[in-house]
Amino acid sequence: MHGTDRALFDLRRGQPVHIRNGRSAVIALPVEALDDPALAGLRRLSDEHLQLTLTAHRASVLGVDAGSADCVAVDPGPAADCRRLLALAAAAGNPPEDVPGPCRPANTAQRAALALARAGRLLPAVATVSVAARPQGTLGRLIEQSTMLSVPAHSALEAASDRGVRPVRVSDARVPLEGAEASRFVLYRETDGLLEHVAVVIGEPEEWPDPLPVRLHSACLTGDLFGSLRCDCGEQLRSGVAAISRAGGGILLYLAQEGRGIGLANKLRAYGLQDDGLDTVDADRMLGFGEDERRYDAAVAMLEDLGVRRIRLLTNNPEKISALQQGGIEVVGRDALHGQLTVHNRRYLTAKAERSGHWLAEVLRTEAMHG
Ligand SMILES: Nc1nc2c(ncn2[C@@H]2O[C@H](COP(=O)(O)OP(=O)(O)OP(=O)(O)O)[C@@H](O)[C@H]2O)c(=O)[nH]1
Ligand SMILES: [Zn+2]
Repeated sequence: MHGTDRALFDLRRGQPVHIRNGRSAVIALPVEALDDPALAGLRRLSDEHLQLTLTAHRASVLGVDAGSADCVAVDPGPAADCRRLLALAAAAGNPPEDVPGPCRPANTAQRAALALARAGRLLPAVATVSVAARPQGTLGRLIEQSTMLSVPAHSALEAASDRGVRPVRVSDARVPLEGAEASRFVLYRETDGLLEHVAVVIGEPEEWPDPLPVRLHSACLTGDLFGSLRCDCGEQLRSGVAAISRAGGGILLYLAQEGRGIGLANKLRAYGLQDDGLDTVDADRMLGFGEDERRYDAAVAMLEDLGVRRIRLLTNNPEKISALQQGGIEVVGRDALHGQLTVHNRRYLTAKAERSGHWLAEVLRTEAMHG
């Protein structure tokens, strides 16, 4: 697993990684890290055409039939430069210029490369060239000297799908909050070192009500910290803390799931697509993601570590309730948590209600007052 964690960081740094499966292998680079010299360097490593691995979601946006495959490899053509690859990976509107060449289900090494890019919160689009599993010459030397990392595809796939299940308690401190003075922050770090989550423990556990008020709050830098009007997150965060405190204590889990798990870079890309007319769900799809990429294994593990089994959840999102229940947490009730409706977030909240089934009808009935 160690090697694959390092591979993920190398891809994030724009370093190529050798991913092998049996006797075949690919050298992979994320599309968002490509410039033309890097692309030319990648092409020089193989006699075969460079391929672009995309999710089936993205393939369908490009008018490519992915069949039953969840990711595909397409041939962008020998003249494709990095702008064209980026357009194939992320541009909105009609497919850029023309549909890319032959398409087939991605092979195991390409799937592994895509899985690592996703786990690293990169745009899910990877350029690959085929090489030998044990290459000779310069490439062989680079791998031998560990200048280029080589990882088995199956462990990359396993590591990428297994992320987020083992958060470990690292440190904690008293952090009095406005409206919830008796609060402690408990930091958890996932074992691969990539993500950190915080449990905000409010009130005195000996005096906690049963069932315990709990909020799972996914990180939103723009809303939580800067009060962005595009979403309701900042208000939900503050009113969540206040509601838990008023109820006699409980827990807010602040989860490193920026942008519903696609990361801030991709959320900002998605905002650009929303400004071009897409709603929040279609914008994520356009980039190759599903409607919601979040998993709640880390939340379940943190609640277990904190000794919590019976809760009332502060949420409008039915998915959070079922994920916790599936994880063995007893959710005996739900409390709504609404922010203000504004002209800036009306479309976002409407899409959450209509596309993702969030319980927001009540707030959408009010008139937009702000913005
Ligand atoms: N991809 C994407 N993420 C967004 C967008 N707007 C907000 N987010 C993210 O959506 C998440 C919202 O988190 P939460 O408020 O905890 O979750 P929720 O699904 O709305 O559920 P409740 O608030 O519990 O009802 C945060 O991670 C935000 O960063 C958007 O347009 N696109
Ligand atoms: Zn937000």
